[in-house]
Amino acid sequence: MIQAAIFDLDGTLVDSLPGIAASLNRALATRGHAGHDLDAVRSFIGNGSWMLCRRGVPASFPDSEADAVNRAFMDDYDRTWLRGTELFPGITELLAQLKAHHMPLAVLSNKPHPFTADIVDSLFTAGTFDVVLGHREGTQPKPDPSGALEIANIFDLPSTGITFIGDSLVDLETATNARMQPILVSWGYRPIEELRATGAPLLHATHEILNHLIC
Ligand SMILES: O=C(O)COP(=O)(O)O
Repeated sequence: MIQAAIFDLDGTLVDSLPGIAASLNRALATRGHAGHDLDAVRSFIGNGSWMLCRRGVPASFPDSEADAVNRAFMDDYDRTWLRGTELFPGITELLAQLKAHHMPLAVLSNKPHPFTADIVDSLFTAGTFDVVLGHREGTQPKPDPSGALEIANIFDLPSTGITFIGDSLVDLETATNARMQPILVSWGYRPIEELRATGAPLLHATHEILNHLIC
């Protein structure tokens, strides 16, 4: 039986691609680099802001250039994310139903923690989530299980009783590494064939998540 749910943020709860792409492209422009279209930026998302920038900077440049672009990205995104970030359809209703069933809920994102917290505070009713964790300096990002296990510890539940819901292989690996029950969603940022090939439960609409969790 599933006793609690952890959600990924980007590509699972929120469609943040337009805001991320706009910020990344402005950050790249400040350093004289060409921008990328939405399809390319979609493929860069999933391993946090530094990797987003590393993937956006031409491979011939050293990591120090990704550092500089990441600083420009963080500064820009802090001021602009709200313009390009919205909930996916059905998310508000899904979370309300899960709350009505007294299910503890959490967010675990590789997005820097301050942005994760700001987005959750702005787009969700206060108290929707019991725990919200983005990527914090000095901690390992997903797929390392430490963040997921920290949430299990706060919930005081065995990780096997928790589902981890996300849109990418990073999320699936996180679930596996933490011994949680994975659910993949098909409306996020990874190609459906890639998700299907994993054999993990793959759901296509929020009402399917509700049916899966509340039997
Ligand atoms: O910022 C990222 O790269 C991904 O964020 P996510 O973990 O919420 O998908």
